[in-house]
Amino acid sequence: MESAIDSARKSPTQVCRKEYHLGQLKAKIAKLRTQLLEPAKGSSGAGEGFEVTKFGHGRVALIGFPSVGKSTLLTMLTGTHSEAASYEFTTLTCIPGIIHYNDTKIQLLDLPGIIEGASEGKGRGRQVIAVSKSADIVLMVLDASKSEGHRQILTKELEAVGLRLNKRPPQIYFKKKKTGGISFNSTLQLTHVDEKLCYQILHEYKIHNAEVLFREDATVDDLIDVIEGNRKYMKCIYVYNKIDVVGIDDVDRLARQPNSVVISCNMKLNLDRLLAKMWEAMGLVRVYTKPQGQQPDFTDPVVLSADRGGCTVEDFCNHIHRSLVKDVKYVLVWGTSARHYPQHCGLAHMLEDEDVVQIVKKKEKEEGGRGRFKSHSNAPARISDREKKAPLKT
Ligand SMILES: Nc1nc2c(ncn2[C@@H]2O[C@H](COP(=O)(O)OP(=O)(O)OP(=O)(O)O)[C@@H](O)[C@H]2O)c(=O)[nH]1
Ligand SMILES: [K+]
Ligand SMILES: [Mg+2]
Repeated sequence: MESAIDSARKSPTQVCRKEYHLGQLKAKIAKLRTQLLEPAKGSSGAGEGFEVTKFGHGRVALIGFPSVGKSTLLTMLTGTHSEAASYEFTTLTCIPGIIHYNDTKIQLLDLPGIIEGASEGKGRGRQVIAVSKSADIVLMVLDASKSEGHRQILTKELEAVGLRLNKRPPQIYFKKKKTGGISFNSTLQLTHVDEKLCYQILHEYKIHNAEVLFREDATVDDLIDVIEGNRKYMKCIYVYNKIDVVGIDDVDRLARQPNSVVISCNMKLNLDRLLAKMWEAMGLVRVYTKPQGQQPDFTDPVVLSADRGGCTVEDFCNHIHRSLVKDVKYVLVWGTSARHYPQHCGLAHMLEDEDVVQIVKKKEKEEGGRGRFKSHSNAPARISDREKKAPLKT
């Protein structure tokens, strides 16, 4: 039986001459951009007034044109005052604040407004974009009363410097080799790129030995992203502020767009919805530690994230103490990741938000008991009562 790869190769794509030329040009531009954006040796690329220490369980950056209400929003959500005024470029540096939400602390960064051409260094565009790249998600703040084109302009500016918003990496396997030439394959029929075009682009990058496998009908831009390898894929929420000054039809339309929230800082409208969306996008996983025989402390979770170090039991243990893992026999898990309560789990088990974990160390006895979390948590109290009267032998 012929494989998907073979059949895809037998029917070559019709890529016209113009596409070859354009593809090569795109690769040249991407290469130059990368060179341009390389920060000077020894600097983070952020620059004075922008070097803010990371704090809390996650970092969120506010990006937007001048005077859309970024500073007003920071002040509302964090209580940290950031100067707001009706003139543009009120904010000139990076101002951090902390959002307390769901027993976690999230660092919110207010930034200067950026304008078209920011990616080429206009205004403080470079610094703003460098700081944004250090965040876990971006809130793109937009003025609901202004042109909808603003969202596209900002997205283009961010794309020009390698930020990819609400996209996943292209499904292209790419590996440089020492010898063997270029092997080009695909698991499906391609309509944008063929072998010749791929060779040309790799040639532009002076890559002569590599394995390339297209797992989707990707474009030249996707291929360049994969070769460059320095793209940052981030979630972005589009925040339409100032809905107090637009009609209800506009509000309705904006609110229905994907990844969008409509708010009004002035009227304190829908800020809780924004926080909930932000929380969801961050994908933080709160895990509560349950000492044997005691209730977990539900105010002080260990906070894990798939993007920052992972969400397995092992990641959880490492969070508590680096040397803990080697002493762990297994753990007991209550919560949505458990099939039954409590479930005995190993280090590879994936934890979910609001799980409760009790660590059972080697040569340590777990607490007994069946049933649900509530009744189980009462068990140790009963045992210790009995122990008082007739101490257990073990
Ligand atoms: N009508 C209305 N005005 C708002 C709202 N939020 C903020 N503003 C006003 O918009 C203006 C700009 O607000 P800022 O918070 O300074 O905006 P910014 O995005 O931080 O501006 P820069 O720092 O200059 O980039 C101020 O006059 C605010 O009072 C809102 O929800 N509705
Ligand atoms: K302003
Ligand atoms: Mg501001």
